[in-house]
Amino acid sequence: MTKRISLTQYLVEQQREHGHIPAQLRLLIEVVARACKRIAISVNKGELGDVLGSAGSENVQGEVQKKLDVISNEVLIEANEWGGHLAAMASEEMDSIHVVPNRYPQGEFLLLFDPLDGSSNIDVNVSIGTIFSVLRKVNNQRGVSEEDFLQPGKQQAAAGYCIYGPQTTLVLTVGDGVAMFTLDREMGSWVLTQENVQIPEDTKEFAINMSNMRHWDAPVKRYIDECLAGKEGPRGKDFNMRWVASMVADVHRILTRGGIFMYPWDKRDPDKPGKLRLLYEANPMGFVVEQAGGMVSNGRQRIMDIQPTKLHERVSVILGSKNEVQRVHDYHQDV
Ligand SMILES: O=P(O)(O)OC[C@H]1O[C@](O)(COP(=O)(O)O)[C@@H](O)[C@@H]1O
Ligand SMILES: [Mg+2]
Ligand SMILES: [Mg+2]
Repeated sequence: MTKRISLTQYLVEQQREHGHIPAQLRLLIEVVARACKRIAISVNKGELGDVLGSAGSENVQGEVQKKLDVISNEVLIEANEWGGHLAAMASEEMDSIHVVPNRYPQGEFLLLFDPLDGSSNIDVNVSIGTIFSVLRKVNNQRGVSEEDFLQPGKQQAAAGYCIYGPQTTLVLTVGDGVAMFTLDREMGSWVLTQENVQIPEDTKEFAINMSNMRHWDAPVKRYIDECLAGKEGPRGKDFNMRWVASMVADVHRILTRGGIFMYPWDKRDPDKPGKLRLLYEANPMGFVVEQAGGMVSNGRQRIMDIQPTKLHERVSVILGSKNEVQRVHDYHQDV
């Protein structure tokens, strides 16, 4: 029988070999993974668990919250606030940060999350997920404020996501490559199923919401036009298109077989840098994709280098197979 490596064993061995996972970070990752298991149970229950449909409220970004957005947010907060590993949390679904209550010890890490990604897919039984990012609280003074969260993505200590699909898979980086763990539902444990995940450098598959085409900027239009021209066009090859509309699922496909994902700035709302959130979506996915040998850009710069100026900041996102992302990035420099 092949030996099964659990998430706990993986983290302990990483610590032993590389020494870069302090005990608080290990606990934090295990607690997030446990919370994801609870969310997975709710997702699986669907209608039977009364978790589908709208919660009848709006989040700080003016988006209608689904019941599962709210449930997942609560699960992550409850699971993480008492362990002594965190100072505070920030979420796409909360107006401001959630500081660990005084009755619990304060830890040295900050946790950020998109509790439920792909909200439009919840009710239609399509893959959705949870995205998380971990920062160190760099300011050693007592207390914690929103400023502590405004760190560029390259400072993340860990990041990852859990995808609730036909399988429930946890994808994790602690800055030393990317590992995937599949949930064994009968045993209730995370089992290491892939290590050193690598995104192929080239691809013939792109992911973008084509309904926004008329609003795109010239470099994005040029890139997609060239893909659509296929064998007869300047690229000399046919491309395929996939768009799940859950970032976790689109990124997971890219980690598995390559591809390029774009949610670029567009002219619908020119003052908005993009749709996706820098701290809860782009940075954690950026860390994972870069650790798997891919590239992540906003068209102008590496996303992980951006200095955030506010908690719910948005950003234009181009990520995936290195050579394709580099091409789109270069097209932006030509204009
Ligand atoms: O519906 P659109 O415009 O195609 O947007 C889809 C994108 O929006 C998102 O659903 C945004 O995330 P949330 O569901 O967490 O708000 C991404 O997962 C996805 O890539
Ligand atoms: Mg999201
Ligand atoms: Mg969300």
